[in-house]
Amino acid sequence: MKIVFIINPAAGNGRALKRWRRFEKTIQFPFEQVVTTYSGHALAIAANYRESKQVALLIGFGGDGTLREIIAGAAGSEKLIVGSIAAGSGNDFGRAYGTFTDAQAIEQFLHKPLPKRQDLGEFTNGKAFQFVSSSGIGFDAEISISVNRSPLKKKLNQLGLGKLVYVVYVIRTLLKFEKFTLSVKCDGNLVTYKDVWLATVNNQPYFGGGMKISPSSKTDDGLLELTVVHKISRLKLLLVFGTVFSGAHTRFKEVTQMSSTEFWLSTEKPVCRHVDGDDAGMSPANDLVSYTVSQTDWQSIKLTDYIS
Ligand SMILES: Nc1ncnc2c1ncn2[C@@H]1O[C@H](COP(=O)(O)OP(=O)(O)OP(=O)(O)O)[C@@H](O)[C@H]1O
Repeated sequence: MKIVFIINPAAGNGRALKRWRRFEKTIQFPFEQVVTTYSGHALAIAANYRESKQVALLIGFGGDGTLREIIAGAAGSEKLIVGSIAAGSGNDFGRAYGTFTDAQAIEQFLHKPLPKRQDLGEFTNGKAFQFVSSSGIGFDAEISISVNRSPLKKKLNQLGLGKLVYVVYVIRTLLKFEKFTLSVKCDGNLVTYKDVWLATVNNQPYFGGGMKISPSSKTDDGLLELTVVHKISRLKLLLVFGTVFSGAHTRFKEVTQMSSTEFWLSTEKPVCRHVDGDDAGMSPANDLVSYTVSQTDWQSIKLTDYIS
């Protein structure tokens, strides 16, 4: 099996390359390495390996954005397996799919390589966009996009206070966010929600660096989960947000969750959208956007003792 490390030097606030230089010295098996030079490069690199005759393990050395790109490039291939070494700032991918802890863990995998097929989410709005972990609109999207753009993120991460930047933007967004009306079509039923803060579709439980927003999501069950937070005061939303890390927010009546193979969402005005925590433009007003499990799946490492 060919082993390829795909390193995003921009991940982890620019610290990933330094970490990689230390890590590569510990590797005792043959490998290839490619350092990404632009956003979207990891997708192109992974797609190139589709032509390879040999089975290849593509290991993303980065965060959730890097892994989404690699999976988008590798999806559907029988020969490509995707693994990760968490070197980003949020690393929700690792929480759900596991990450290699060190080079020995990769060697153990090579002795007994067990891949596992995983679902891929997809939303279609004229064009199809795939997501590995989640895609959402509203409050959470506005926060994650503001955090990603924030100069404060880099500064606080350098001080080891990365989580604080979320708190700052949660409060800021809480004060200025304008709620919206959302229509959801699911399993033949159409329901309209007023005063909506957010709607997020998940393939795995975590979002935003460890928030367990969709506790019942499973990565390989052929289903997606929709969470809608609506009709809640600013103060109570703050309280609910505090419970997301444990998944206890699902007990609040203002949090509605459902599971299906397909959801159709429509908003009465344009709303901020994220894909796996990255900016995905605005969800347009009055368009029906479908969220489904993609026909294409991908292969991860099977969770066993060799990964955390
Ligand atoms: N050479 C590069 N220069 C600038 N950006 C890059 C480069 N290579 C990749 N990228 C982009 O960097 C972005 C951030 O990467 P990634 O999400 O992996 O790290 P992170 O934001 O630190 O981690 P997380 O998403 O887990 O919080 C990705 O959207 C990717 O497209």
